[in-house]
Amino acid sequence: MASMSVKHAIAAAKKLRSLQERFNPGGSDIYPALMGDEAITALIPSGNPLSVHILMFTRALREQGTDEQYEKFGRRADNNEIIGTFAQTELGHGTYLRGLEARADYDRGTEEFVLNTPKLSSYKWWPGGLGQTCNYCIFVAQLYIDNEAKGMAMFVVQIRDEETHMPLPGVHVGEIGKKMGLNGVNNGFLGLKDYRVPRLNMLMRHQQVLPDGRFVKSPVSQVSYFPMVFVRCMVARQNSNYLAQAATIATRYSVIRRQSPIEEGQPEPKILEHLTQQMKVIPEIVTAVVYRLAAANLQNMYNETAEAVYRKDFSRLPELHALACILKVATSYDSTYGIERLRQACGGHGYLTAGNLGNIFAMAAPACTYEGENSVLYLQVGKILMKNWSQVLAGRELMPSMAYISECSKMTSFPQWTGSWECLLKAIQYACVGSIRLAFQSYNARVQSAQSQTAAVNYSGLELTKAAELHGRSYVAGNFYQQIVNSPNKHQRSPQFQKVLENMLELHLIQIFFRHLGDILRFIRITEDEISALQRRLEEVLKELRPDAVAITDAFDFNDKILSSALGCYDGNVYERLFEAALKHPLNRKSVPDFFEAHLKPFMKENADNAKKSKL
Ligand SMILES: CCCCCCCCCCCCCCCCCC(=O)SCCNC(=O)CCNC(=O)[C@H](O)C(C)(C)COP(=O)(O)OP(=O)(O)OC[C@H]1O[C@@H](n2cnc3c(N)ncnc32)[C@H](O)[C@@H]1OP(=O)(O)O
Ligand SMILES: Cc1cc2nc3c(=O)[nH]c(=O)nc-3n(C[C@H](O)[C@H](O)[C@H](O)COP(=O)(O)OP(=O)(O)OC[C@H]3O[C@@H](n4cnc5c(N)ncnc54)[C@H](O)[C@@H]3O)c2cc1C
Repeated sequence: MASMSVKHAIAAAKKLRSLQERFNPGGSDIYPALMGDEAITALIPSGNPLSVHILMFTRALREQGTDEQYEKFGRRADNNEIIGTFAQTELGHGTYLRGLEARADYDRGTEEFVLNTPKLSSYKWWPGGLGQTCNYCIFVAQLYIDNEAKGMAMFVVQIRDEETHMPLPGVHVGEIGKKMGLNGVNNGFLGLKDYRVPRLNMLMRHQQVLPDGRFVKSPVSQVSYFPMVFVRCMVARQNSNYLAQAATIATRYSVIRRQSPIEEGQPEPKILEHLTQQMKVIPEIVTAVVYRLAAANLQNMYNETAEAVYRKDFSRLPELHALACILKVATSYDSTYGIERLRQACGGHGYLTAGNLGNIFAMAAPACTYEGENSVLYLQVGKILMKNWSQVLAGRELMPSMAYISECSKMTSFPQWTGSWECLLKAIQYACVGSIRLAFQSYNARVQSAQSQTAAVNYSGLELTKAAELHGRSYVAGNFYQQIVNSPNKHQRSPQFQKVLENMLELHLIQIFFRHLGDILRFIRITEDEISALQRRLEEVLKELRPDAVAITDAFDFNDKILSSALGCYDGNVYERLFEAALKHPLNRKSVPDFFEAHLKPFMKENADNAKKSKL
């Protein structure tokens, strides 16, 4: 599996390189963006062993290295002359980066760093492609000068000979083992013992160790976390795509499969005519659209911020960090659970490998963990919300994506309920702000009662994550509302298209409202009649969107090769394709399987003989 993945990944890398040269010669940005394209990931169903090379190794060299370091390592990496990975996580630590145990001690006598993974728990563990594909890596370690810790730093480390691919002396490298999916990625382990690299192998754009051992601190220490911010943005985009793929498969299947007449004596309808089936499938289509738009916005913000960071302007980093965290979490959670709901919506056939929903799930699910475990990122956002609430209390302005928090904080009560889109959006935002206020009160009370800030975060964790989740909902719904209702492009849309978009907005807002009804009712009074009216609107909008479901998923524009699904093929020949896939199974190659003579026949015979004996 690993060798097939490497072969496909190399073919894809070559193709993309040529596209890069054609469309953006000399530039660097289009390449990773193309690599993130759904076509690439879908065509390598066991995962792309070059993902981390492209998404993190090359980027870190470009963004964290000096110009000289880029010339030495980065250009070769961009040309794929060397293949690397990002080796940060250890067997004992992934989340708590300040607890990483790998160390780099500066030896000013030789102007080298001595790299070590002193314990089993400090072995690097998980980096994509590290097991077998890579010959280089970025090794993240605690920097020590004269045995004094200086914080995390990144080192370019050659781990295999460029000619023979043999691990170099002092390097212990291998594959970590079979996983639930992504088995072509060859995630690896790495131990280093007294492994020396020249001083200029430490990436020094933002912090430096001078030849005499003097340490020049980065102006903003979090800039060393920047490679992770990029991948979080990519996860938001990629996981929205996985959800869109699963939604396309389930929608196409739901208009082919027929079950159970709705009226006695009528023919069996397509299963998508059943209201509960509509509720399983159509909201996932809409969620995929909503997240794709949010991820595109995030990508733009990343591009602008990355340019600024390169110029050493770090002012927008906190806002980008907060948004990248919240969208990474929202898209990975909602795609993972959404894909599973869609698989169930395909009944028994959804469980067949030929439907490809299992593999799409296996590709989407680990994003809840990698690049920052989701609860941990929620807590990051929770902490940022606490800081921003302090700003609100001090009457200061907030970052643009949190401006609604200031607005809602000024409201003494929720306005008259109208049920309009504005009202639904405001209700979600208002509940979010109420949750932030309560979380702040708990957090602050703990700090006032002499708990440390970190302990207060831990014990207010449930309220902080709730506030963060609602902030994610508020941001995503607000972004969608703006794009449908206030977009400057609105007037270029046909009335029919605008109506479909408005139906999607209606469904999204009502769905989020019901999902968070408990949270909303804590802060807003709504009558039973008002909630029932929304229930009727939900049923109505599902009915209205039903005829458009296939067209919307067709507009995602996934071809059959990408979907790789007997259930989701464009021509709708589901049963023929399921049969074709079944006939290709190795067990169908022979009419009588080998195990019959070897095991089954003797087993049955032995039972028959025993039965005969017991009758005698
Ligand atoms: C070929 C292509 C195919 C294509 C596919 C397409 C793409 C799809 C995606 C792809 C698949 C890729 C494969 C998977 C790759 C996975 C790679 C990894 O997992 S790699 C491993 C990933 N590993 C992880 O993700 C590890 C997760 N852990 C962490 O990130 C950190 O330990 C921490 C954030 C949890 C704590 O940090 P710590 O410093 O201990 O503590 P504090 O909390 O006290 O924060 C202090 C201050 O820093 C601030 N701040 C924090 N972060 C950032 C930031 N990023 N920026 C800016 N600021 C940040 C924070 O707000 C605070 O500010 P202030 O209050 O002072 O103002
Ligand atoms: C498919 C895959 C690919 C990966 N690729 C790479 C790679 O290329 N390079 C790389 O360096 N790493 C990689 N990783 C590792 C990944 O980044 C880590 O697994 C991730 O950061 C989570 O860390 P952890 O595994 O230590 O989880 P842990 O932190 O041990 O999490 C376990 C549980 O503890 C909880 N927890 C931990 N800390 C806190 C806290 N402060 N507060 C509350 N709860 C907490 C979590 O919420 C979770 O429920 C990959 C992982 C996977 C699954």
